[in-house]
Amino acid sequence: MQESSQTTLYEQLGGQEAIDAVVEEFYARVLADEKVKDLFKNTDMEKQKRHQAAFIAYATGGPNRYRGRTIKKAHEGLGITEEQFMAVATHLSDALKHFNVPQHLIDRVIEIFASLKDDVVEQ
Ligand code: HEM
Repeated sequence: MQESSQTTLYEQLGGQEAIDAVVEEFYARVLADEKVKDLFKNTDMEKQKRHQAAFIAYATGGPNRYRGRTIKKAHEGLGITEEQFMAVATHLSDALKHFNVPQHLIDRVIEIFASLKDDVVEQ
């Protein structure tokens, strides 16, 4: 089937259920990574997964159900470094690969992630 330009990235990823599964895998990888896991030590991870899944859905052209803080507010004061940002981007990319998402779609998700870097990185 030909990919229509009308189809959103959200739909091409497989919709909310597929995104929920990717987010689960993504945070398993993040929390296993010594470079970043301590940042989440006071975070309610169930809520975090819900918010991240809603944010990714919205950012990829799906329904706007995200009710969390702005990306800038959510990361303020965490002192996230460029290196930590890159590590987390790699975990997201690997989580998408884990579910056999085609590389051209992974590239588009990572582009969106990278476009928000200035709101996340503080050092
Ligand atoms: C563009 C990239 C990123 C996006 C889109 C993103 C998205 C989000 C979202 C939606 C939340 C929830 C906000 C809320 O519940 O109000 C959040 C919280 C959080 N993010 Fe990110 N994030 C990104 C990068 C990162 C990176 C690179 C790290 C760590 C190295 C990180 C660490 C955290 C932490 C620790 C929280 C929880 C803060 C708390 O418990 O109050 N994020 N992020």
